[in-house]
Amino acid sequence: MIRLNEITKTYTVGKKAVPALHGISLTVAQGEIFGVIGHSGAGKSTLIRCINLLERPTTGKVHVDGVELSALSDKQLQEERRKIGMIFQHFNLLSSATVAKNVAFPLELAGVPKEAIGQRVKELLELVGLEEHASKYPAQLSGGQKQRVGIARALANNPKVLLCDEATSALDPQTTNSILALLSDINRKLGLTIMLITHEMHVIRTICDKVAVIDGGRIVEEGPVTEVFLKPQHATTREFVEQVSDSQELKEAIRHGKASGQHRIVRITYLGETTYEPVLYEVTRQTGTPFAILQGTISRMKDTPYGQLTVQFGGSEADVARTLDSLKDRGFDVEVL
Ligand SMILES: Nc1ncnc2c1ncn2[C@@H]1O[C@H](COP(=O)(O)OP(=O)(O)OP(=O)(O)O)[C@@H](O)[C@H]1O
Repeated sequence: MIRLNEITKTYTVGKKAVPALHGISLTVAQGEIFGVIGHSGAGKSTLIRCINLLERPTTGKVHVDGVELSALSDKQLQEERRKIGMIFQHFNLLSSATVAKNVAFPLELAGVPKEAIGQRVKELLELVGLEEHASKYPAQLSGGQKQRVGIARALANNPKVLLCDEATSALDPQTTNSILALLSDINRKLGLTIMLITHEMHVIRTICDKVAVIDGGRIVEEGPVTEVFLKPQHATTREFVEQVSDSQELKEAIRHGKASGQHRIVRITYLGETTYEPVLYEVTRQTGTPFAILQGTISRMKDTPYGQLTVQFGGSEADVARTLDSLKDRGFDVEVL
């Protein structure tokens, strides 16, 4: 649905060239929620704005829904942009217009007949749960409600793609979760492809199918969230994963385990429904290996449950080896720390 081919972007500030993107290629499939995560200045905003050509790439090609946007005239581009909705960190609503007027605005621009606009606005406000607030002004709404107006407005012309530029960064954690749930719901109901940028791993973990990590204008790691999250390869990715893990507590547990003279500390990763099964109990009962749990987490990545247990084994070397083999045979990821 979205295909970026070797995108570069260099800004010119006075006589100085400021390179922001260095040859980014990525593909987002239809119906997917794809997240790009990076620190401040990594190039996230530039990248997402290159997709609808709010920012023209210096070189490279942008395809959305099979059309090469980077090859279109301004007039053709205006037409194609209707397929792409966008929401923003600071909502970008018209403060002098009511909620209903804000949502009606892109429909008026697209030349939708007046009679049809009222009905469509009603549908959109119902979709985002704001039907009671149609005649309020943005200043009378909470941040979460403002973003709901932004979402309704972005969906007005039935886009195929929704771009989210740090859409939850100005919201508190609870409101963030309610907006993420709404985006997830819209993705399922409408089959909408969503690309978002964020600096929060929580956002990626909660709703994304795939993630790309951007650092210094380059993608340094990319893949399904389950893989990247559980086996981060790049140092920047590890930093982001640490945002949502108990790594401090874990380090403390490992230090404690090693200090006690035992080095058989192992991290076992569970993915999917096995997360809830008593696997460790079953395996250690067979091999007769005693263990102590140093740390454990059970959570979800989008719809997939996962767990990580850090365990210190006792018993003989041979018993521990048999236990690890048995866990691996059952498909668990086992890492000796
Ligand atoms: N309009 C501009 N003119 C000149 N340089 C720019 C412009 N916009 C961004 N840059 C520079 O391009 C680089 C990438 O910026 P960008 O805003 O894309 O990063 P970001 O990851 O979105 O950061 P943040 O999370 O802080 O918004 C930075 O070095 C930034 O200073």
